[in-house]
Amino acid sequence: MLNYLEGLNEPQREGVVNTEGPCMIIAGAGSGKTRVLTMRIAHLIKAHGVDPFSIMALTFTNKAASEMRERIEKEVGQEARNLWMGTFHSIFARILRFECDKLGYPKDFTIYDTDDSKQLVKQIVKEMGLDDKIYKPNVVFNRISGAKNKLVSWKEYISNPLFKADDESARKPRLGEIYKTYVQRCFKAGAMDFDDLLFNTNVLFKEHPDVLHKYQHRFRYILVDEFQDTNVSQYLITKKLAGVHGNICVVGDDAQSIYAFRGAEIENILNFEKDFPDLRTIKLEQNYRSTQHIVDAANGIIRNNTGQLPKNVWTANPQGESIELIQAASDTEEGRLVASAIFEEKMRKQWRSQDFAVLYRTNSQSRSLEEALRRMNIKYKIVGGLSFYQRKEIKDVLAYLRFAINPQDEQSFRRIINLPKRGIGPTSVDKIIMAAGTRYDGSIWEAVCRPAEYLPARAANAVLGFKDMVEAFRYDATRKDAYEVTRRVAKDTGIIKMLYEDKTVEGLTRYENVQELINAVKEFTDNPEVEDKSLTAFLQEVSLLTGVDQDKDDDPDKVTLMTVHMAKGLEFKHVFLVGMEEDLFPSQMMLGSRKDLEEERRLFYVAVTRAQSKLTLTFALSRYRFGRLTYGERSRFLDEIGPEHMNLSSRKVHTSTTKPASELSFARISAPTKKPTTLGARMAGAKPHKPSEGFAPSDPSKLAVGQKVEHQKFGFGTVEALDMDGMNKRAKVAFDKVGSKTLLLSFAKLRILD
Ligand SMILES: Nc1ncnc2c1ncn2[C@@H]1O[C@H](COP(=O)(O)OP(=O)(O)OP(=O)(O)O)[C@@H](O)[C@H]1O
Ligand SMILES: [Mg+2]
Repeated sequence: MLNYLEGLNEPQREGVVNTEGPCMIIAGAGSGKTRVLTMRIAHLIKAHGVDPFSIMALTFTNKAASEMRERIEKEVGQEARNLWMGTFHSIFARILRFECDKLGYPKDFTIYDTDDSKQLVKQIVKEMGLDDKIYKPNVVFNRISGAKNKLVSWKEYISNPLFKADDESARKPRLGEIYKTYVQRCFKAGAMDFDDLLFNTNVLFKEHPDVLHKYQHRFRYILVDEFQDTNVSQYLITKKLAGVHGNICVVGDDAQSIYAFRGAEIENILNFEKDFPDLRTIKLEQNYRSTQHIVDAANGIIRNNTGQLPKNVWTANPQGESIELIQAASDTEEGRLVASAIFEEKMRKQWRSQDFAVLYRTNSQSRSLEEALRRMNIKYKIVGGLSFYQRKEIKDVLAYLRFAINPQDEQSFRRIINLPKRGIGPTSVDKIIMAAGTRYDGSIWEAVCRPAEYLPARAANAVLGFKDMVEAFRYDATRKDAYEVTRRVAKDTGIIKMLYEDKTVEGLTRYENVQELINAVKEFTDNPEVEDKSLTAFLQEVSLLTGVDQDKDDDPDKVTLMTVHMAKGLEFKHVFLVGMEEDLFPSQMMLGSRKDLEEERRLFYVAVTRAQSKLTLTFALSRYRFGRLTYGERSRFLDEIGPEHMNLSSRKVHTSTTKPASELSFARISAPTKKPTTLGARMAGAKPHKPSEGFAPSDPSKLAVGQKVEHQKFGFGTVEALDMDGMNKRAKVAFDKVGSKTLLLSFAKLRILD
């Protein structure tokens, strides 16, 4: 048998070897859907000699595509590079590059990102003389995007009385016209936005049957992963492409559909059965990813939804550790408990940072986690986003704060002078900087105070308005604490209002982030250990915290932080899911209807099923929200996990001086399966190495890579790597008897052998 088939169970193999005709696999998390899809492609190439150029595989993220490609390359070699594999957007952008002249676009058409698109909408709204408080660019853009994803052209939009009635009741009767102008302007500029990549592919296939025909013949095999999250536009494209050969294989899980808010249609699963009547459906029921505790808990959770397709997911994996529930007093403590737990588990199980992921419902929750991880010197990366203090809206507010303290700071000045817009364009900004240099001895502040001397009246007035505002901040900064000043800055500049009014998903995220910054400052000023509560002290704290730029470090061994949405399809040995509180998860905004609550529950199911070996859920009894300490209630979702699968943890925050935590880690290395109760019992489980006579530990700073060492318990070994940065200095030692271990040098007694 071909060896890649050996690693598959019977239904999986059926999904791999039956390559002809339509096929659908709707199955629970971790049952090997992605694996089947991957092996099916390998099998097509290897066993059937199919040309990779004629296989199209659509994934949800680029990362998923490259992982799949790598896996296939292992089986079939370099040929794998010729597969048409990627996200819907990337694959169809590629096809449009070849064919767009038929739609009247230049070959090298530009792709507008969301910012470009919104900018254009804004401009159109202005040109049409409309109020941009009613026709907010974000809202208008989202409306256009929604229409395109449902394949509604501007012509259909304008002529459909339903849309008109909708827009009129939303006091936006001219949306259709904006849509039309927007499309025409993009076209004139030779540009497509993200939605156009799918919309125009549909137009292309509809209006140019010869082109459709060509691609229908070229792509003999079409495969789609995460099928439950495709929208109408994506579904139609794949359906059409499969029109000739009919070899289409889709895999997904209705219980993991989490993008309804972006137009994903779970109905595609039901339509698929109608559109391809001779469909082969395959059930996968065995979960290979997770322990029994996790699989059972996940089954219990999803059972609370009414609409899911029935599934029977089981696993032959060991029972594993029960799900750990951590209760924290505050969100700060929650962050610290998670960081300590990661630190301890790494030591105890000899796992790497990359084995851990921390998942949260909203982006702004990353702040307390990032701070805690930085304090413990644990490297992390944020997938699908920036670190908290790198986010635009946070940098904007910080720039105001910095400028209030130091009005010579040109970088901050440039960032904020026209934010929010106050009619000071780039030319005026250059003039201010120039005037500072030539007239006022390099003082930007001086130039800001006397704009009438070198700027035309209108611009000068706007600058004076800015000056008055900043002056008030400066005055406050000398007599009030950091919290008072920050709150005032967020409010008086109009930043918070601007973000609050933007009701899109992105706008809401930015609003929450700024609120979270205010929370951070409040926490700082409320902290009894902090003596100096001034803005200067806070800003210093932030720069110390963010000094080391983790984003640029390309070491792959990092803890992953991300939102649950980003985690779809991935797996980690140990998953932490934080913020399990009412109004946070389930999110406050999703409590309005059963339908929303069920989508939220599917999201919870996705989160839980990312864990392979261990799952830790955490919640905080209090957290700062909108600058105020609020008391939270544990999430209703926690009650959906059977008590037999979960236990309350007694973890403590670990600091570098709490010796027992670390001793525990070493004792457990030797007796990983036992749960020792006392230190004595733990030590009994370990078989100590009999140290040489007169064992005297050496000075750890003398250690070097390649050196032979002796450890009191593990015996002889060679130093493989050293990490001497920060407070948790450690050494990786390859021991002759017990293999590789990472040791904390503050506790491990190592003797250098010369
Ligand atoms: N027959 C098998 N034998 C051993 N391991 C398997 C088998 N099938 C799948 N696995 C492993 O189980 C894990 C889950 O598989 P996979 O990611 O393909 O599941 P999935 O159904 O796509 O999950 P999700 O719904 O989360 O996307 C992977 O680590 C995979 O390698
Ligand atoms: Mg998958």
